[in-house]
Amino acid sequence: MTEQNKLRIGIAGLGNVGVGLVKLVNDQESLRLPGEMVISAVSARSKTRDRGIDLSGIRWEDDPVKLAISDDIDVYVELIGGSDGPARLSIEAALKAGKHVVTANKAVVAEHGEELARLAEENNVHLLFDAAVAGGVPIVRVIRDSLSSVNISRVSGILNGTCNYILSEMLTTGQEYSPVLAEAQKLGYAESDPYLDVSGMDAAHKALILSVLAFGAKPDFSKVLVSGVDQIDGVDILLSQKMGYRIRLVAEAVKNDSGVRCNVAPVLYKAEHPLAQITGPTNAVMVEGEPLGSVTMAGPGAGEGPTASAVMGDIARVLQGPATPPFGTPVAKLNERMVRAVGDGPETTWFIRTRLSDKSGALASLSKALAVCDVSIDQMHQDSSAGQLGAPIAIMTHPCTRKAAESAAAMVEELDTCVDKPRVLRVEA
Ligand SMILES: NC(=O)C1=CN([C@@H]2O[C@H](COP(=O)(O)OP(=O)(O)OC[C@H]3O[C@@H](n4cnc5c(N)ncnc54)[C@H](OP(=O)(O)O)[C@@H]3O)[C@@H](O)[C@H]2O)C=CC1
Ligand SMILES: N[C@@H](CCO)C(=O)O
Repeated sequence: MTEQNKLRIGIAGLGNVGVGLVKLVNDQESLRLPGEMVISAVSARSKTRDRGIDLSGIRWEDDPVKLAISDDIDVYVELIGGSDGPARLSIEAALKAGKHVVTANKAVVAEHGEELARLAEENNVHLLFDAAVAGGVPIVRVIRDSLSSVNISRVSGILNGTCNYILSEMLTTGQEYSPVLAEAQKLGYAESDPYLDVSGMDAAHKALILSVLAFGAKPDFSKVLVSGVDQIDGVDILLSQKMGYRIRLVAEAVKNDSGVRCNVAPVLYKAEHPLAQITGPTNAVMVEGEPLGSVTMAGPGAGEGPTASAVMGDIARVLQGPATPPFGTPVAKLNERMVRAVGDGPETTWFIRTRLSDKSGALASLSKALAVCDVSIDQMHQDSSAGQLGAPIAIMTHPCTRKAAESAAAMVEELDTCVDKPRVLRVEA
């Protein structure tokens, strides 16, 4: 703290979130904070880039690791991103030097959270990452603190703003995937490498963090099953809509007798379902457990302002008092085993979508292939505005196992009338 009793912060990373944070610190008098703070030093790659903020009077440091251990800071704020490299090195250095750390970086917390939390506990400093999951929605704090006496059984929801923006914009504007992703990047929702968003990895990082907080799971990212929206195209969105459904990228962490299962996948919901109503970069998280029942929180999951406000809330937490274990459960007690969610799961409805060439008998051979695998058809929708690629066709199955649906899709792919590898998506009951 300075002589004027101000908390001294050092910010590494002046991109979307870092710039938003500088603006909030400059505007702190209008906020309800428990004390005052001052930016002592900043770091980014380019010292000369115009970021639209006034950095005069603030020390510049090229190396984030040096910034992290500087004598003139109490809190190191890491807003660079990435699971390794300067983000990880600087956070480790700060914790070892006895500095509090605030970060929005889910990749580094998901992949190295256990060792970072251990360092924080050993050095009796805060490691806070509320902005890392669901942006402006304070779900980390709620699960860690407010729900610590709830025996949580399941945490699920929409955890990636970019994917939700892509899925809902493609539906409402009819645009294809690439221009909508470019727009999400321009709006500051996407990661600097947007592959992390569209592949489902970013949501998987967040789901893993929630598993540790909610279940005391020993983090193991290799156990998370991940698929993203990069394989979804406009015709999937259109045909599912015509059948009364919306596609959402959903993350889920469930605890049962065998351990904690965590997965991320695109799922179809009835248009009236609450998650189908979540549009744009909004996130929604439902926590279920006893004796609570369930609680759902929704709000802006990405973007400069919401994310910076979550970072600022964590800095304010440092002003409030001494450090507690970063995951709620002390690292030495993170005992719950994570298991890979393999296996068939219960019978459910599946959405199978392909394209068939416009030949007589094509539909008959498709239904025969499904019947051979014991998959019966509940609904079928064909789009006759076929174009040269063949007619898109979508099927809702009666409840069957994943194995049966995937075997049927594999048989359909072998048909000489099939011109597009069938896509198989789970339909939520
Ligand atoms: N954007 C969002 O909506 C959200 C982002 N987050 C997380 O917040 C973090 C920051 O995201 P965001 O602001 O969008 O990212 P940006 O890509 O916009 O900004 C990254 C910043 O890090 C700086 N940087 C990169 N490498 C180095 C380095 N070696 N040394 C010093 N600085 C470096 C860049 O410098 P320069 O500008 O000079 O290139 C840039 O200022 C990430 O972990 C992200 O996952 C979390 C929630 C929401
Ligand atoms: N790229 C992330 C940022 C918020 O974590 C998203 O789109 O959700």
